[in-house]
Amino acid sequence: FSLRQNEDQTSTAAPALISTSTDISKKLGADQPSSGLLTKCRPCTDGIKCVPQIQCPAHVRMDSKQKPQICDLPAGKFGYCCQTGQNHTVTKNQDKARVAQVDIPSFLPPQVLEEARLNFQKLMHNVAQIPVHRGLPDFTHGIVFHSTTKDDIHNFAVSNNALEQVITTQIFGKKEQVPVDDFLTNNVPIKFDKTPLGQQCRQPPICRDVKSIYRSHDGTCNNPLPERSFWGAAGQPMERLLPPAYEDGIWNPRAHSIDGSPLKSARQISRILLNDVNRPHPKYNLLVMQFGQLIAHDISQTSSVRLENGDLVQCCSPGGKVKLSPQETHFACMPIPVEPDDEFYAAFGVRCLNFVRLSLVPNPNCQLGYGKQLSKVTHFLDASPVYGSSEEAGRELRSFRGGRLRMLDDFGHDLLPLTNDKKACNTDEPGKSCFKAGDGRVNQIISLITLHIMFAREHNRLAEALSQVNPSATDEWLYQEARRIVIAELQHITYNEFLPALIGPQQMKRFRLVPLHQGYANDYNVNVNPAITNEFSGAAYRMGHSSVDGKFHIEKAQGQIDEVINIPDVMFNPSRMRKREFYDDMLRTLYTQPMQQVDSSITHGLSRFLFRGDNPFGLDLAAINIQRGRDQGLRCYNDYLEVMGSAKLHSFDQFPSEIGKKLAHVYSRPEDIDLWIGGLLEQAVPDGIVGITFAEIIADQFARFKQGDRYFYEYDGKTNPGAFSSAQLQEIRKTTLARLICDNADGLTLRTVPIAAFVRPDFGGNQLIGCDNPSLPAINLNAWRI
Ligand code: HEM
Ligand SMILES: [Ca+2]
Repeated sequence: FSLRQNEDQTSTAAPALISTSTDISKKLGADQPSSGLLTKCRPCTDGIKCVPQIQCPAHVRMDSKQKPQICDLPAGKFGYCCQTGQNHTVTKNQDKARVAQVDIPSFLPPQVLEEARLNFQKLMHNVAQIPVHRGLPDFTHGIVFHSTTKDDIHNFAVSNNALEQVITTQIFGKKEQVPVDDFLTNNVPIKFDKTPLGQQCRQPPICRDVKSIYRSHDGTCNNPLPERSFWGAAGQPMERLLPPAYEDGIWNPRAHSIDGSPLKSARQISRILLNDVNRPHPKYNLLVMQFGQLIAHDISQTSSVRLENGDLVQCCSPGGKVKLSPQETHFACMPIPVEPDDEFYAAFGVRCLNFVRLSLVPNPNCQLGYGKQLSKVTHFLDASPVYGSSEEAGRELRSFRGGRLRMLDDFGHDLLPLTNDKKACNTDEPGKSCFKAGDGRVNQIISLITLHIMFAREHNRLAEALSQVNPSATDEWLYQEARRIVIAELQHITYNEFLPALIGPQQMKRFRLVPLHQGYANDYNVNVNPAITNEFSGAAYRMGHSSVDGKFHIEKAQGQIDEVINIPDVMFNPSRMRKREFYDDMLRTLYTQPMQQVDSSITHGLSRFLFRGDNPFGLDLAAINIQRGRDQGLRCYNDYLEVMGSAKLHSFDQFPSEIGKKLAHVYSRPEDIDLWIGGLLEQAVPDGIVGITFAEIIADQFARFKQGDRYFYEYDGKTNPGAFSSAQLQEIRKTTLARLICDNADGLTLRTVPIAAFVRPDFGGNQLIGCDNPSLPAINLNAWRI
């Protein structure tokens, strides 16, 4: 399904969301409004960059006369000469702010603090302590997806502090009648710092060595300015493109249509709109899906609110029969109702799906404001699934010999080490061994484990080769250099092969994401916060869930299917990996089997049977995604069309009729459509996989990772204290995913690869070639000789 075609090929807009380039130029006063052809705009003044509109999000809150000057971007598009930067709040419109705050006290009255404290205590204690039981899909979801065991105690304290701050802010807002908009735009300049609630406000770490050659494991000290040394580090808040859609401006999720009626249940939207249809992608294979998930885990992991004893929160009665009574319900509960006529869950008597809200972190500047979600892993694209997101996690993975990572030698082939964490696979079954990696979600699906193994093997292969070039090198040097190269390889594959496939060549150019062929890039910007945006992790990048196929067709010989695996059977069940040929077989399957198109279809493996284990039914990931978007305060789809410069939707008739009808059934108004849903319904951008809205949100995110990461592999010594020499960088640029697959295969059933590894080998001109083919050059490590 796709939105109706738009004839204007030059527009950045989604089809049918008409906003032509010339329209914009007329509206905003380009130099020479013209005859309908593209107009040439004035260049931005010195020091100001021309950026796509989504990278200048404050413009949506400006009056039209205040909007920034438009300018030309590569690929024939317009952008803005942006002065507000990535800050989504407007600073220009000060008059409004002053009027709004006329009567607000400039400090936090002690009685508000006291009332909030009592309220919070009550909320924490007066809830039913009904933990989620082991063995249930919910348990796996809560434990593995939203926690990393080690630092839970610390996170718990921080999260409680942030929740109490939010509750205090809510009480203050109500008492003082602060306009919702003032919270949304961070316009309440009152601080917690001199109150007991200020304890957890962030103290910047002392970065002993901002010139460190190697990036830290936890992401601290990347930005050289002391007050920004936390930017992008593990545990830090996510950013936003637009202010949150909280109904009270603080933390209450969007629950109503713009016409005031309640929004429909996320499960109802999922089951009516998103069916399970087999639509193989004509060009791309499942490696896109799998590599995509690996980097999702590199850059984002949220955490959910817990009971006081650290257990998971349950919002439904046993078996999901009903939602708990208000007296028993934890304040972080947002259970998903299931209708009695649900074609799947009704058979099991399920009327309630558990859903617990994400935990929060205090505002970094200690100011009263809306709830801020965090990522537990380093936001940077830094191979944290391989090396962990803390120094301690990193050490646990090392062998401290020859720079190598610990591996399990499984009869001569290297697998990841086994974990002794009983919760890692949600089972006590003896012999069901699960793996340990830098990311706790590694066992989630067996194809993900395959890529984890591939990168860990690559690290050890490089460490070994580096020691051949430098026989006297220490373990530390070998480890750090191999890590630096693996991170560079991961970044190069992402920007050179993966992103162009995902978001299309035009977005690559407009957002300046194309890697150079030679020389150093010069895009570092000390003002860019590399943090993940809520829009990216809560919606746009979850496009990957639509690309998952419910089955793996494992082929032994070409065209000969050996085994068909249903994906719920290989979630948290990696035992097949111990079979001698499985690693090779799985990799071959990933590059041979098509990915599913990103559209309104989601496999039942995810929307009915997620983490089923031994249970007859599982969770619905699609419903979780919709609910998560509301939990994270994502605004409706229309608002993101606006921030891109596209026209908003005003009628369900703008969709193909069948989809339009379904939408009208689950939404009162087009203005209510959730971002994840709206994005999935768009037609893919030219030569890309996702529609324009997701493409822009993803492009913006990867621009942040490039401009906001001092250690990005393409930067020279002026920016990056650990820069590669130009000879080394030229070697890194030879990296391809195909080469990586070949170099780390067992060579049992895999001896060939498609040269463009993300493209199906049956797609014209991309047939399989031998791993020894000279068109797959290897990195020459002589450039690392010291
Ligand atoms: C077998 C495949 C997959 C399964 C079973 C799976 C499952 C999940 C689950 C359970 C969550 C947490 C949902 C929540 O509570 O909000 C999640 C989050 C997420 N997934 Fe997937 N996923 C899969 C593949 C993918 C792929 C292919 C991508 C992207 C290309 C992706 C991107 C994400 C992102 C960005 C998040 C949010 C992470 C966070 O910030 O916590 N996933 N996924
Ligand atoms: Ca990371």
